[in-house]
Amino acid sequence: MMNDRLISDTLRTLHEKAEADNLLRLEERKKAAAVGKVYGHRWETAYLAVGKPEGEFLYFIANVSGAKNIVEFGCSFGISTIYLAAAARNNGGHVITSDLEQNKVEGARHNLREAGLDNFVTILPGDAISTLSSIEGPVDLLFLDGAKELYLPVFNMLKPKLKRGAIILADNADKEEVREFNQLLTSAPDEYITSFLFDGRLLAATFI
Ligand SMILES: C[S@@+](CC[C@H](N)C(=O)[O-])C[C@H]1O[C@@H](n2cnc3c(N)ncnc32)[C@H](O)[C@@H]1O
Repeated sequence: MMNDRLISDTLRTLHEKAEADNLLRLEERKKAAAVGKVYGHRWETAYLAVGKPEGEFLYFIANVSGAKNIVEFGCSFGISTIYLAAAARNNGGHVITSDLEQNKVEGARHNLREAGLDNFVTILPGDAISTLSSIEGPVDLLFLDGAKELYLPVFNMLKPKLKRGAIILADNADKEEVREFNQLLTSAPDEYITSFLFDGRLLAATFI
């Protein structure tokens, strides 16, 4: 993929913007704490994106598995989506993703066009609980990276559409809000083989 100039240039710029946004929000959080205020994310502008190593892992795993029907919950400005779409293009497949924020949907569409990958992605604007309810299976790879408290309901909704051998990936797997979702997978070793990668941040499982 890194041989593709459009993709690597777009990703470099986006990772830089995401990092700058992280630093800005860190500063704002510190300032808010100093005056006893509770800091709230600006959801419509925050990237909250996967880092480059996780992104490259998404690309790697989607490639080696030959995933064609890829579904993502939460695209933000499209960084993770670019990694998944690059693999979908290689595999003759497609990504369906969703985001609640219209501004991010437009940003992701723009960034996918810049990367030359817009023909390999459909972005459904709105709440994934309704937008992803209509997707057709069998799903080869599911990536969860939207609101953490919705991992479990989104997963339960999509489980009947997962093919046997499907790959399930979830970012922020080290957060308290996703404990129940993690437990669902780890407590059923006959159904799922589950690992925690990147210091526990990424859950990677197979539906057996
Ligand atoms: C962590 S960010 C996604 C980052 C993205 N996967 C990346 O790596 O570039 C989470 C995103 O989920 C979106 N989101 C939160 N709740 C949602 C919902 N119910 N339906 C769809 N998107 C949602 C947020 O707007 C936010 O952009």
